[in-house]
Amino acid sequence: MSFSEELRQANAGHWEAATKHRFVEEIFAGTVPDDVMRRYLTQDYQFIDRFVALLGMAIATADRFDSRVRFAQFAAMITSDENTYFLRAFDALSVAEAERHHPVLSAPTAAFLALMQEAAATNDYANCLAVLTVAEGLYLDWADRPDTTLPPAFIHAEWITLHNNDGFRSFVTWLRGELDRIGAVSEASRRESAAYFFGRAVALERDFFDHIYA
Ligand SMILES: Cc1ncc(CN)c(N)n1
Repeated sequence: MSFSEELRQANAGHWEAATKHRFVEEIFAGTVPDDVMRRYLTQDYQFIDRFVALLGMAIATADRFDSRVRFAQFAAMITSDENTYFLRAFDALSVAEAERHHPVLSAPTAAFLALMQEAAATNDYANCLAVLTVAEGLYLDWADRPDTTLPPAFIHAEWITLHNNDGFRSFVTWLRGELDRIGAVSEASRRESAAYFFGRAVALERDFFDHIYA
């Protein structure tokens, strides 16, 4: 079994709970209440900020130029298409300026930011990759429902298509392969460390979905 699949299976409980979460069912149905969507997006905008910084660390620590290029291209997408989605969604949901940029951080958001910072601070590509593979792999897994029609409102539909389009699918496939490649050339302690970051990230993805309904 590949390293990435071994890690996903080791965290299957949280992984399944997140990918089949109430939020996922409601976003496909187009029924996420506006106050829940507002909470989700304002917290997630803070997540995205640190996430882009973690991408930067992956670019810095990768062992190959090809890998740096892949991450740089993905960072360009997040900071353009995904960023403008947030701004348009904030407008549609009438999110005030202060709430867009300085919301009170919830405990799961703060924990996720700390985890990404911790992974980056290890200066180890394997740990950065582990967290990035969870964040994008888990989102592809919930969003990839090829035979489902999209909900009418762009705030729901576009959040789905940002995470199930062909470019995103190919990036996640590459990410999983990259984690497998690095896992295969790493000693046990490095693999264990990556597994630790992977497991914490999966649990936090679940907490993040849970807390927006709390
Ligand atoms: C919490 C979280 N995890 C993952 C993603 C997908 N980029 C996200 N937007 N937010």
